[in-house]
Amino acid sequence: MCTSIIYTAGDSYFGRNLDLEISFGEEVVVTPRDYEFKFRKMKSLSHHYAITGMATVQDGYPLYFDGANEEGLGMAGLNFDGPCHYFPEDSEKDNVTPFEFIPYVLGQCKNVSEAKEMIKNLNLVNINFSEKFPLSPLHWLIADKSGDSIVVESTKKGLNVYDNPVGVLTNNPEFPQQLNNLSNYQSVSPAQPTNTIAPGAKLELYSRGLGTHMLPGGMDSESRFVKETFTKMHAPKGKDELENITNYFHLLHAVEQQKGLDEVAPNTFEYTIYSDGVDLTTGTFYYTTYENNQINAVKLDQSKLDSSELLTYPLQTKQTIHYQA
Ligand SMILES: C[C@H](CCC(=O)NCC(=O)O)[C@H]1CC[C@H]2[C@@H]3[C@H](O)C[C@@H]4C[C@H](O)CC[C@]4(C)[C@H]3CC[C@]12C
Repeated sequence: MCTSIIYTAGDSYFGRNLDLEISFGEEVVVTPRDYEFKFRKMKSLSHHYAITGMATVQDGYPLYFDGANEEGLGMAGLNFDGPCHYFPEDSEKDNVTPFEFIPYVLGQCKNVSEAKEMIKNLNLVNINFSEKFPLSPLHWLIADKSGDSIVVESTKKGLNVYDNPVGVLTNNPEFPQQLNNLSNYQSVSPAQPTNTIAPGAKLELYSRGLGTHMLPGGMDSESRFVKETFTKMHAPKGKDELENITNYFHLLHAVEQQKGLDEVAPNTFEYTIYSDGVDLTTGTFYYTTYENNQINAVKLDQSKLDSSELLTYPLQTKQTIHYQA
């Protein structure tokens, strides 16, 4: 499972947790402006916005899991197995395969409203990258530096685009149902509750944090959606980048999956392989991994963006302990 968020505190920070039991050899990949993006059914893009994100490079092509462009538009693909449906080619539409969707949008759009416009005539066509990398069923969170976000889901009904008032996405069910489910948790609060269950009876506030007593804590996608929405909506805004990015990782780690808790096959466990976040104003890309919870960063280097060669940065997965004696 996965969780993706947009958190605005001065700048906006966008990224996700990738929860899975296997790694695809992902690394931080910067696609500079003149790398030629070839598409299966659309015209190539020989010049486009530069993109930074987490990807696995296969046959020289960056298969992005999530990322952001130099204009401050971010996009993440999350598992959506079940409702997800991709379509055959449609000659009336712009046919983009799901593995091309991130480069197609981030290469050409500056913000959410441009992305919405571009998606209007889009068909997510069911063409695999290769035999080894067939399509995976995904839905996407797209967000920009103003803090706006939308969710894109391709189901049997067609391509659905939803405004996202909470800036959070996890997995199933379909987004309108996830939002609807929040109604059940409207009373969850950072404040201590007042007694409305038995007015007149003396009920002790035996603990701090009783306003969060009903907050779900499961690994499942509905629980994570509720918990992350509550956590993010009440997050403080820091005074500088260091404080904000520290807060940001606390938000994602609040729904981190620890090893051993989510068994997906006998003795095989899904866990949070990495968490990442881009500052959508500066383009700095931050990440932590399960093994290394120190925050690592790749700064956007303007002097390297007018090129056609991918830049790759292997993940730093070794924990560094700061010994004081
Ligand atoms: C499965 C994960 C999503 C994490 C998740 O929700 N997992 C578990 C679950 O809920 O079942 C998705 C997110 C991005 C996806 C990858 C990216 O879309 C890039 C690439 C696209 C190819 O079509 C398939 C392989 C490949 C490399 C995808 C494999 C599946 C990934 C890694």
